[in-house]
Amino acid sequence: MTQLHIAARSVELSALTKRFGRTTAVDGIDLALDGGVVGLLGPNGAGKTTLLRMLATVLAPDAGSLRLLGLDPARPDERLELRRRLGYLPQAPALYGSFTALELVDYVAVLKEHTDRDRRAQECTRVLDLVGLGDRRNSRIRALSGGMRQRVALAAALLGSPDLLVLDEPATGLDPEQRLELRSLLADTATRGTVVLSTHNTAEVAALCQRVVVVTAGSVRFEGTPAELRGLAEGRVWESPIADPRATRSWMTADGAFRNLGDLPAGVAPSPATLDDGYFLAVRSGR
Ligand SMILES: Nc1ncnc2c1ncn2[C@@H]1O[C@H](COP(=O)(O)OP(=O)(O)OP(=O)(O)O)[C@@H](O)[C@H]1O
Repeated sequence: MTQLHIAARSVELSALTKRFGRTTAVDGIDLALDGGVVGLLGPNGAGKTTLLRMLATVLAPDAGSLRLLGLDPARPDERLELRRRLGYLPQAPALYGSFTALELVDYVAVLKEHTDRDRRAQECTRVLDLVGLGDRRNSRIRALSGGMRQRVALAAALLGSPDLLVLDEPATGLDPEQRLELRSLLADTATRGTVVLSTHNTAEVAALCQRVVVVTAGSVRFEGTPAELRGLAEGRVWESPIADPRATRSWMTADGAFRNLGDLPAGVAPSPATLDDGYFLAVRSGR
């Protein structure tokens, strides 16, 4: 008889919940992700960082369960293995200013138990080269620009080619060229594992993500491909010289015309929808 192997998903969340006092930051999220780059979109305070911190095992849920790479982070033995196979870039990484870029990355490598000294040195050099900081490896963190510091933290997250890479607004502070580099770096990582990132930039999602999850008030409002998110707004967008009062939302565009979102009025021709339009609709559906 053929043995049926069902591979563990990279991320499996069931009724995942996290509260801070009276605030429910993550409110019973069910989600299964496996492979590729997944973009997490949502307004300020939606719960993205809280969710990512739980995926990175730095925060434990109050209720519900999560399995990451088939492992249970609540179990100390499984958590250790998981942390070796996980990379995390926090939202505002606190870096020791007096360390050099190399010392900082090496320190994280030690914490991740890369015990072989020579291999650790090679790995640190590799990840610093990957983020384009090979020539600044001996610069002190405090002497680096904001974007370079972000790249040092990214290098630390890439140590050991993680199977699950969790990135909180990774493009913050990067210039356009560095953003392009980041995209190819993450696309490459996603060929071997799963990348989950938060962003406020729908263009980033369109360029990089195979899947997108829209979160508001701690709940998932949409999960699907970027094309499906855009599709939500297809036939629900139109332009006009002044804001149309029939729209649920209107805003002025760069050319001075108004873009309207809502039920298309009779006799009005729809405009092609964008990912932003789909995002606005997904966010509003939760209100
Ligand atoms: N450590 C904490 N203590 C108390 N409240 C918190 C804490 N962390 C988050 N919160 C609250 O939980 C909610 C979700 O916050 P979170 O940082 O996860 O949102 P976010 O989607 O990442 O926001 P942003 O886009 O602004 O980064 C917010 O209401 C926030 O104030």
